[in-house]
Amino acid sequence: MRSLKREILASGLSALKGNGNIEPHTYEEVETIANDILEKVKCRPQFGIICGSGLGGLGDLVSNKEIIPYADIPGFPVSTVPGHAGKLIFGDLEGKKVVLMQGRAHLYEGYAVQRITLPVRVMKLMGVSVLIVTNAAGGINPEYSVGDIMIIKDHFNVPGFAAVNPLIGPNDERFGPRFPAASGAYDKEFRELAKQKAKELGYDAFVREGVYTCLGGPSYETVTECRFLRLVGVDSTGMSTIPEVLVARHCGMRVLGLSLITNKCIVEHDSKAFANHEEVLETARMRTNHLQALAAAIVKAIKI
Ligand SMILES: O=P(O)(O)O[C@@H]1C[C@H](O)[C@@H](CO)O1
Ligand code: HPA
Repeated sequence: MRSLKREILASGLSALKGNGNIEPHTYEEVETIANDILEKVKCRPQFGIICGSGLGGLGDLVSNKEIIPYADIPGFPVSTVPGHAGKLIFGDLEGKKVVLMQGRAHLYEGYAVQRITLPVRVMKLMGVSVLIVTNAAGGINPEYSVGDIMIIKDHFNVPGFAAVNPLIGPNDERFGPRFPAASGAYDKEFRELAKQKAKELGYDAFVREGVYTCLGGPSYETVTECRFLRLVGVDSTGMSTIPEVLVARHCGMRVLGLSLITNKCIVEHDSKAFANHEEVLETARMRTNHLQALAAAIVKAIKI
């Protein structure tokens, strides 16, 4: 066991090992990481929550907190971006046992896609069956306003067009099937529940349902890219989430996704406006209370 831990640490810089083939962490390695974490905390989580840019305030909702920094977990990718604290928080939320990721790692930070999704498999082997993913995103849909919350109903996997998919590489059936379906990834029942809770909270005016995409980042989209995304039916665009959702669905988790529209995408060539991370974090600060209330109401209502 001890040497396995050393190997996980040694492979910590990349999921790509020396022979050029893609070798994600093995089932045994993921199991070792999960068991190692569970030895450190009392909580046995059923819900996983991933917080997007500036949305780590969701962690304030958790009581009886037990906190582990990502840097203390072998193999975990460490977040390097403002608005991503890099802490794993265990505890109680609305009577449910949760593990919350305060921040995530992204492709543009230089991590392999298999590595940024490792935490999802670790969650699965810790007992998590429901994953709530959140992100900050630019509004592509012209009817969206800054501050809207979009319940994700589907995604458009742009990195997948270039064979960037976390499920590439050897498949271990203990995680899931070689060829998983990606349609229906965003649980219909959870989406209905989210809409119902939004209505009860009086959030109808700024809660939407739509299609999310991610590009690789870190540059924001060009005008032509935004126009293209609009044409194919995308409503919001970001730099994360899809790899996590693919891995979660592969291992049988049920998924709810929420995008906070932090900025409007630029669709005019001569526009003087520019997307920027300060605006993203500012909008996240403005909407954090609403997002917290919605997420808490949804967790409370989900029965597992
Ligand atoms: O982690 P998320 O997807 O919420 O972060 C978005 C995408 C980039 O990391 C950043 C750009 O402002 O926010
Ligand atoms: N584009 C990509 N990612 C983002 C954006 C955006 O406009 N806003 C927040 N994350």
